[in-house]
Amino acid sequence: MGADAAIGQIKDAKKRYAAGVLKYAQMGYWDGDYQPKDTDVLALFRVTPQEGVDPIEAAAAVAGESSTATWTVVWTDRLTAADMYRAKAYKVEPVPGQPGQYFCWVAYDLDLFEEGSIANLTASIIGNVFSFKPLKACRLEDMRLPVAYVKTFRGPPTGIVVERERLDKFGRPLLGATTKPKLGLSGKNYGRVVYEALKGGLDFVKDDENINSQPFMHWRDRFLYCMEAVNKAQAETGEVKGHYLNITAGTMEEMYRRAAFAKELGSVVVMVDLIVGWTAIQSISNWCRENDMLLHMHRAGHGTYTRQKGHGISFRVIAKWLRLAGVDHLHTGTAVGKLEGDPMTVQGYYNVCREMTTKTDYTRGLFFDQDWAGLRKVMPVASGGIHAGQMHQLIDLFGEDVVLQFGGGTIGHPDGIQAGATANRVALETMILARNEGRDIKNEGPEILIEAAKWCRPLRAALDTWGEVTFNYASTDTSDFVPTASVA
Ligand SMILES: O=C(COP(=O)(O)O)[C@H](O)[C@H](O)COP(=O)(O)O
Ligand SMILES: [Mg+2]
Repeated sequence: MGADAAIGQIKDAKKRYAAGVLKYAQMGYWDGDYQPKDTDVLALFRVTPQEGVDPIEAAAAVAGESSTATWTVVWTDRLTAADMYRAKAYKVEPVPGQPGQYFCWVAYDLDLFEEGSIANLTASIIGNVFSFKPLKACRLEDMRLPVAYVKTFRGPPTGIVVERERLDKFGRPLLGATTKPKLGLSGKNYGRVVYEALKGGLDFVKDDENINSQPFMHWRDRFLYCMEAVNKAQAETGEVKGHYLNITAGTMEEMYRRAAFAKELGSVVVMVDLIVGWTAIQSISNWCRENDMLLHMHRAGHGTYTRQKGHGISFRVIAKWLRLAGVDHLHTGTAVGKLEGDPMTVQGYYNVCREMTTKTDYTRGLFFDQDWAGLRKVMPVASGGIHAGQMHQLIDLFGEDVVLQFGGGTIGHPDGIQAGATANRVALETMILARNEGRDIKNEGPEILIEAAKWCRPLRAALDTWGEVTFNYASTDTSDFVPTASVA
């Protein structure tokens, strides 16, 4: 790999601690023989060193700047258990097919982190390194959180099992829709959209990421009209219904105020956007736990740093942090819809949300085994440019513990919103029945939908309107890793 394997920590204390500048590897942030401990936090970075920067030195710099190091030797290291506190880069591999990029594995001692704080974890792991000049680019690809650390987080307040019990819905994906247009409706018109969609057969409707409290509809109006719609639809259908009331606001105090009003009105769920920040997410998660409320997480903003393979953070890492922080629903992509999502990579995110132990699976971008230590499971949400004609693909890709959300694909139906919802519900139940009867839904799906459309006019109209709509663009975020003997 063109790396200078001879570089390593200077052991002679006089030389090591003489004032001046050393390479990070010489300061002890590279140890090719290091065997990670079960209690270590592990991180995998994709690093693109500047021309002439040795990949091992680049990896050591990442370990250094994300743990204890600065650019020069400081004697004050000697007042600490520096050998233990230094993170150690312990493996570097070229990224297959991506010249100039290297996968770098780094181990961190557990004592570097405060318990139960994503803010603290992220301040270290992504604090400095992403703007470090000797690196052209850097991406955090994956992390392994040790059980001892996972246990310091409370995780999802509700989880998939309890959510299904509260909603009394089993054996099929849940159905939702994002209200459209996302901005501009008055409270009464907005509530009408919610009612029609729920009455037509959806389980949930949701606020979009950017609806908060604007001049055209203040938040209390939205909450009142939405809950009127939920209550009416529940009474008429005999099913539990919900509307994700977006409580995202400018301050934590205001978020609590909106959450309390949602509870007072009988909502089963509140929603926040990812952009509220880690501490706000953990706080509102605690509130949801105390108040028997589902917490829906809309990952607004993530594409600014998750989408490009060269620089940023993989969404699988964000999903891991969110499971620790404690959300019940998480937008994880659709693979087939309008937004970025390589099918295998997206399935990797679903595994992070739903498994008790996430197994290493390089083709899905999962580089480590991750034991979730009993943390509850997050319900993944597939949302963004999907329609009833893709039902077989969605169920085949994601199974049944998922919310399938059709915004435009409900509200844009030619016969109205109720018809749009009915089309989705019929497509869903037909496909689940076919799957349960042992049919090969992946291949027979289109045929199964056409058969069902013979007795369901709304489904017929949905297929006629959107059946041919696909979003076939190349994914930017695919797995690049082909394991070599040293890793497998
Ligand atoms: O508005 C929508 C979807 O509307 P529609 O169903 O009309 O396309 C959501 O904001 C995205 O699904 C979020 O995407 P992601 O889940 O990828 O964060
Ligand atoms: Mg949106």
